[in-house]
Parts: sequence; structure tokens; C-alpha cells
Amino acid sequence: MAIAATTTTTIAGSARRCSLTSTSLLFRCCSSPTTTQLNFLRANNSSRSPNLRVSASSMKLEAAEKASPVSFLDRRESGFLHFVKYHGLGNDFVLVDNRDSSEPKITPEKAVKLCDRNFGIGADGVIFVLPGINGTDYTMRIFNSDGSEPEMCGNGVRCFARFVAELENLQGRQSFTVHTGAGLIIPEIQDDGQVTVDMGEPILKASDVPTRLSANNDQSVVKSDLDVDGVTWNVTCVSMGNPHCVTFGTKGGQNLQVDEINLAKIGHKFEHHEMFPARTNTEFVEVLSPSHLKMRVWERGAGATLACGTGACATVVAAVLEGRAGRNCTVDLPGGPLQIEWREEDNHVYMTGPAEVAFYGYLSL
Ligand SMILES: N[C@@H](CCC[C@H](N)C(=O)O)C(=O)O
Repeated sequence: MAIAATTTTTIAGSARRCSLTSTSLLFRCCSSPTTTQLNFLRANNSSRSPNLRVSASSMKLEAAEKASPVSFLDRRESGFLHFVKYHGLGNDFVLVDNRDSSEPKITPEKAVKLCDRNFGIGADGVIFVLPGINGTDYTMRIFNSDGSEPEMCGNGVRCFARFVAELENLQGRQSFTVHTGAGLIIPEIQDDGQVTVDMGEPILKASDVPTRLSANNDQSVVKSDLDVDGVTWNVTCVSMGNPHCVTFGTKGGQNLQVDEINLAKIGHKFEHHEMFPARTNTEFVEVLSPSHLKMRVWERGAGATLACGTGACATVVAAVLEGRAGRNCTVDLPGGPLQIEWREEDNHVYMTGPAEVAFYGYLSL
């Protein structure tokens, strides 16, 4: 992990700056995150061909090769891990095509290295597209940037859907059944490229979230007190397959001003609090209106991220349970907005938002 390369490429009339580090890495800075640009590149048969080579041994940047007629994702040199870096509102992931095996191609330890923003690719997690089980089309597994394995990832599953469409060369509206640690998840790619995901039912039973906080009569933990370093926070605990602790402020305090929170200082104290035996993701939420929430997140295993899909879902569920918002909300995250609906008819939570390619690459295993 000795070199870093930074360059700017221009494709289809726009430029983007990319920075990568690896032992031996071949990559294509993708300035084509929009569907239109992707289609332009596909039409010109060069969308996935690399145009820069970075060599650790020579520390040289070489000019672009001639566009290859072979799809980047079809290149399968042995000893290399091919990946596509995606993000959902800045929550970024290394996506790996693992359809030929039910075991992830890389270990959690290697994932930690790849996620490193100085010595690796840089990401909040690594996501694998594995063969489906229990009759599903695919299985999704994910390692957080600390190497732990969460049950689910909302932004990740939108990226997963777009990656599958690219791997399978599918265009337009598409939906898949995906087996995850949180059960069956169904993403649907819309005509405009946004992805709507049926995230299933929220879990409110304290022992299943899990949390040791004392539960109400219906076994949920809503507006409970949580002591963090002598400050009492009002929290509601929701699992979207993975655990979330949602707070709108301290006991008796004003509505939170989320920009004023020192996430780096308090985030990990929530994450590792003894009341959360599986650790927790924590959402700090400001109510802008009954249909508009603003949220910052501290993620289990990843720290402060620009967005969290399961966190946005848990936030709306908590806001409804606390009587602060309706079932249809825009949730503003540092990386942008998500649309969340907790549907009364089926008790499922639906999330809609973007998923974009950042760049393509491969590295030696
Ligand atoms: N960013 C994700 C959540 C990823 C998993 C989380 N860090 C956990 O450990 O539960 C999302 O968009 O949902």
C-alpha cells in the first residue's frame, strides 16, 4: 500500500477528480455518474475501459490505452479484485461481484484496509453481490469499515441494485429480491435511476433491537431516558434489521440543532453504551416540520457518515412513534435528502434515493 495517485479525467464533457491508493491498481475515474452519461459511454463502447494505469513498482501514470471493446466488468484477470465504487448520498461502498461464490472474495481484515481513506480505496464499507438463497435473486453481504458485519445497509442496497443492473446489463425499471441479514429486501430501480427499497417492517421489541433499556408495556423503547456521561437523552430504539437509537434531544431540552452537535465526541459513546449489547447506530434529529426532518448519524462500525438509509427509516419510525411527524417525510442528511414512507397498510418502510458510480478499479489481492 505504497502509492497514491490523483488525476483528473474528462469524459462526456465533465471532469471529476479522483484519488486512489493501492499496491497495484488500475482504475478509471468515472465522470459519468448520470444515466445519460453512462448511456453515452456505453453507446461508445468505452464506458468501462480503464484510461489510466497506476503501477506501484514504477510509480508511473500512463496515458489511456485505446478504448477496449471488452467491458471493464467482464475483465477477470486472476489475482485481481475488480470493484466499482458507488455511493448513496456520499455514504460510499466498494462493490464486489461475488456471484460465482457464496463466500466473500475478501476477508473483513482486507475490507478494513480497502476502506482506509489514506492507505486504501476509501469507503464506509465493502458490499458483495452473492448468489441468492431461499429463492431470492441475490444475497447481499457487507463489511463495515471496521471489519464488522452488519445485517443491513439502506444506502448500500440501492448501490447494490444499480451494480446488479450494470453486471446483468439491465436497463430501465427493474426490481430484485435480495436476501440480507435483515431478511428479504426488495429494491426497485425507477425510470429516473433513483431506487425505491421495500425495507420491510421495523422491529420495536426491546430485546430484538437489541437494547437493555427498560421497555414500555408494548415492549417498545419509545422516549426513554439514556444517560450518556451524565447527560440524559430522550431516545427511541428501532431495528431495521440493524440497531438504531434515535434522539430528538436531551430530557427537558429544546428541539435539537443538529449542526451544533459534536458527533466525534459523543457518537462513539452511544455506539458502545452498555445499554446496546450489539452496539448501535445513532441518529440525532431536528424536526423542521411534520414532513421534514434533518438528521446526522454516527454509524456502528463506520463513525460519522454522510448518510444512512436504515438510519433515515428508523428516524421516521421514531418520529411517528413520538408524535413528531407524519408517515411520509423527507429526511435531510449531510449528503442529501431521502424520501421515507412508513406505510400504514403493510407496516413496511419504503426508502427512495439515489445511487451513483464514483469510479471503477481493480487491485491485486
Ligand atoms: N450506512 C448504512 C448502514 C450500514 C450498517 C451500519 N453501519 C451498521 O453497523 O448497522 C445504511 O445506509 O443503512
